[in-house]
Amino acid sequence: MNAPGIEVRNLSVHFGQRSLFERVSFSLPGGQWISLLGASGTGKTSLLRIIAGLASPSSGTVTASDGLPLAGRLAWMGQKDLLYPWLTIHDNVALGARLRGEKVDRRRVEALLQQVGLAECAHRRPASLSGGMRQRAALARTLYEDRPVVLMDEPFSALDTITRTRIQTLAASLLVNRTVLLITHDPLEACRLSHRLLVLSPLSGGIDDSHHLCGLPPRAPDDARLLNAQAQLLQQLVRAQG
Ligand SMILES: Nc1ncnc2c1ncn2[C@@H]1O[C@H](COP(=O)(O)OP(=O)(O)OP(=O)(O)O)[C@@H](O)[C@H]1O
Repeated sequence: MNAPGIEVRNLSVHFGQRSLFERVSFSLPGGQWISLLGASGTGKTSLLRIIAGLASPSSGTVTASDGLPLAGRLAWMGQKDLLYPWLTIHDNVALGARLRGEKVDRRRVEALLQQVGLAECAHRRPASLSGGMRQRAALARTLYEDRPVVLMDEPFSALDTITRTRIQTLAASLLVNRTVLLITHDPLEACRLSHRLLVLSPLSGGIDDSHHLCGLPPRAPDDARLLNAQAQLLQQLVRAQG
């Protein structure tokens, strides 16, 4: 998959008199996983929504590195699984195709459910699944869309530690070579999964990308370098809050 990078240039967002951030610029390399961190209220979701084209900035631009429009090349996965309770898991995975009036590729749905470990659950409704299973179904739905750019807003935050670690590993393998921007409050998750980190902070003039991660993701949970990176990131986040 040829996933484009994303160029964010001089982005400013104001809500009335209040400035959320001013002239923020950064680049997301194509095919890499980037995590976006920062204190609550610094504007991470607002930034993600602007990149997704769901909101407009006060000024500035978001473009794809290949010069083509980003619209139609993005998938979104949020904290809530947003599964339709009256549809089966199979039909939820194919929801995008159904809403667009396209023919559903049933084989592809089945293959994805197999990959996320839900092959046996295809005909069940979301209410009969655990939170971790529902998030895996949401991941399968995101993958069904097969978009080169995936924006994720704290998709794993409500899961218990073990389930979260498993689904992180699964997502890392299934989203390889896509351009992924993940909002997370979890330094360990960010350091495990990312090629690069971005910290949104008014104190650093917008974005701080100074944190360097060794090796390639996904990093093993018991990798000493991962634990060291996590500790450094935690300190950086504390400093960023002032
Ligand atoms: N449409 C809007 N109109 C006015 N204010 C808004 C709007 N959208 C967001 N805000 C405000 O902008 C600020 C940043 O919100 P945002 O959700 O982007 O932050 P965040 O960094 O994602 O926070 P969290 O980590 O808590 O999810 C908040 O104070 C929020 O109330």
